[in-house]
Amino acid sequence: MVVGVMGAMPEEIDPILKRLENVKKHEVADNVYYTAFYGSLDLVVAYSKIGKVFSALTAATMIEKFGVQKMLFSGVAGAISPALHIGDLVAATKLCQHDLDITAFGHPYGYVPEGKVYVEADPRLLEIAASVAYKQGVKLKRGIIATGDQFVADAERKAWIGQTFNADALEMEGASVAVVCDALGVPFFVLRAISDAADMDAGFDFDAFLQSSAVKSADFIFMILDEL
Ligand SMILES: Nc1ncnc2c(CN3C[C@H](CCSCCOCCO)[C@@H](O)C3)c[nH]c12
Repeated sequence: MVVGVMGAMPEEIDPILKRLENVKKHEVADNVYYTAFYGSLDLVVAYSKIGKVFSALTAATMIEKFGVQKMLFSGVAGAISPALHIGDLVAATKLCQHDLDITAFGHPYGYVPEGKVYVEADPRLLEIAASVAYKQGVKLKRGIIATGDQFVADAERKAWIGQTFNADALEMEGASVAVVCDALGVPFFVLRAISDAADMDAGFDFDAFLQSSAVKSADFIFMILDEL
């Protein structure tokens, strides 16, 4: 089975790549895709670069050019829910785009015609994640993740996103990966470890915790890969 493991930044996939052997590099569509065997799995690993457009391109390339059959996203996120603290893992039950706005025409935030506000993650992959978390004694929360093309470092913006979408965490790539995978019929799972609280300290906390939180997410991704 061909499994895609995506991140947005190098720091999010470095902890993945360093645990793989005989990694091959492929330059496709202005990006670098790494392939390697992991047990019985063929892995395709890449960071997309930041934001919804780059992550959509990488997800589509992984599926269309590399034949990815399941997509796992590993990375960091800003916390919205007060129950989420730096280092905590959160798996997306569904994802939305908080900066998609044609409300001037009476549509809800995050909605465009023929689209949907939320895209649901694969229940089977969520079930595997919950089972792995239980067996390994890892605290794994599940929640709604809101995606937008902005680094949120403002308590008011964060609160608006939380209230408008009932979101628990926010980032810049998950919902676009979800739309691509949903459209192309590929089960997907988005895992994030909290790096900051999307408030006035977010920039400082992000710099301080990006690496350690990215490792936490990557380590759990390997626990899921071991079950696939
Ligand atoms: N509060 C927050 N708001 C939005 N997203 C996040 C995320 C999740 N990822 C991290 C990264 C931030 C890109 S800006 C830093 C770029 O530095 C590059 C070096 O200058 C982007 O890929 C989204 C963590 N905290 C967030």
